Amino acid sequence: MITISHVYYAYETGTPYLLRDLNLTIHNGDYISIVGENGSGKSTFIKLLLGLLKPSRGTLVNDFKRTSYVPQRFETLNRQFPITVREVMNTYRKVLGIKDKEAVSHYLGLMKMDAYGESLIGNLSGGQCQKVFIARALMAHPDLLILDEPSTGIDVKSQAELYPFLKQLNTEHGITIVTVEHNLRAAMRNSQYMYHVAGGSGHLCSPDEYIREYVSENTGSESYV
Ligand SMILES: Nc1ncnc2c1ncn2[C@@H]1O[C@H](COP(=O)(O)OP(=O)(O)OP(=O)(O)O)[C@@H](O)[C@H]1O
Repeated sequence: MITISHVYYAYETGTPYLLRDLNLTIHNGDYISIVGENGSGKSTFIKLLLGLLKPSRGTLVNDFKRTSYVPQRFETLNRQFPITVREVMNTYRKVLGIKDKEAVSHYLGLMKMDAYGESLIGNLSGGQCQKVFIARALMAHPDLLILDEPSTGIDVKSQAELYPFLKQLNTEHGITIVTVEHNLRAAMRNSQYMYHVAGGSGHLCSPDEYIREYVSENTGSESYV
């Protein structure tokens, strides 16, 4: 469970808060999509969840045992660095203290990326790279998986595989999922809740409520969902 109570955040002291008075409980087994306009603070919010940023005010308590993070594509990747997919996975396996070398093939296989083990990571397409990041995150056996826009750069066919897979991780393996999501159709299908970040505030609602209250109101239509 993560308990967020009256959390405020500003990148620089003395500047206006980017996020104000956030209150949210993330329960074990939840699937929550964080939605909102560009620049509203969604990535900042997940960095707070991850403990990469500390609230300026308020408290955030994360009781999950193992939190894995799939960053936005290329955010953490030096594409010039000559390292293969298998080496990336193996390095992380060692960091995690997993002795079984087969774990690398297993998790690459899960994401249908086993054929790319010897490819240089910098030569992969965006979507392929994203799948490697997800395989890497799953190797940690997370009870909480946090993703930042997982479908960025992933083609429609791969998205059609990715989202049911994420849903399966949630429903069958009990992994709690929190994801920043611009793909509203996927968010509608997969999530129990949407967390709408707007004007510095956060509002938890059902996917239906989100479409009714925000999307239809702003676009006059649901046609693009
Ligand atoms: N390290 C930083 N220092 C100062 N300001 C930052 C920093 N990172 C982000 N910001 C600012 O905080 C605001 C929110 O950024 P954030 O990346 O959290 O938004 P977002 O909702 O995830 O956007 P998008 O949908 O475009 O990814 C933006 O105005 C951004 O410029």
